[in-house]
Amino acid sequence: MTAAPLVATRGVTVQYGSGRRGVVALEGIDLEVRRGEVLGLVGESGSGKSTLGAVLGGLLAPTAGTVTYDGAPLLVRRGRRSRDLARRRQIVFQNPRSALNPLRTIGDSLTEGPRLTLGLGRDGARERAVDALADVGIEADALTRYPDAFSGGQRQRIAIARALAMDPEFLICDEVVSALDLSVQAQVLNLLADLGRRRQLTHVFISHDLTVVRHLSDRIAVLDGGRLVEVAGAQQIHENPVADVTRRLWRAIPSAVVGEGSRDDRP
Ligand SMILES: Nc1ncnc2c1ncn2[C@@H]1O[C@H](COP(=O)(O)OP(=O)(O)OP(=O)(O)O)[C@@H](O)[C@H]1O
Repeated sequence: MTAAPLVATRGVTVQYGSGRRGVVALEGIDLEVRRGEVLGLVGESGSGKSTLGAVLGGLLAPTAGTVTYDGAPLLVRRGRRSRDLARRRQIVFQNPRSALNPLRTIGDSLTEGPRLTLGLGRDGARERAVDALADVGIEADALTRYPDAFSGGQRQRIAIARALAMDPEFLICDEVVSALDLSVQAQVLNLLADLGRRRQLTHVFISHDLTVVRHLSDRIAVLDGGRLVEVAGAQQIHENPVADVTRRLWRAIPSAVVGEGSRDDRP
């Protein structure tokens, strides 16, 4: 990992709606995502995690502030650079049921991006899809099947494979294990850790669950009410959390799930 940021936000504010009904979802966010790191993004419900994920992924323009990707402004809507950026960053969302179109085969879903965005031919796109499926431990015969044929955990792997088929350098995972059983969560987390190392991904991993985030992250950023209240190494966040909300998030985790030590050593 090098210290150079791949993505950086300066004074990012996002307001949904306007006037009295407007909601300020993010306020004055200065954050750097370093090349090659796994940055965990945690916070309570409504703290702005998904909104920040969408901003970092270029899906949402901030109301104020700037986002740079590799040193240049992130939100470029047209032209070759925008297509290139769309390949380089991929977002995987929470719900494995709705992430994949139930009416399309896995093959259609996985080859669409490589064909339309990367301009690959049928065979090239298929090869990408097969490689990506292999990376997440799914056989190539999945290509002719529909999402219904797969379990929640398998579907989430396939959604990750769809992102990988674009050969991204930056991956944002937004609550990707929250809807899965605990044992399946562990499998998907191990898979993500392994993929991150093998593909040298820069990875923003969003979750409300600090144990899950700590398992995967090099550093952890904590949001509270749309503000960034703490950014530190994963170990430090575990052993010496500073912000009240970080302590609250640790306390919210049942001791049986914490794994190491007892709940008593939680701050
Ligand atoms: N499209 C939208 N229109 C209006 N308000 C929104 C919209 N999306 C999010 N919000 C509001 O912005 C704030 C931040 O929401 P966001 O989904 O980013 O938080 P979050 O931390 O990801 O929450 P959760 O963990 O519950 O998904 C919340 O108050 C939410 O109600």
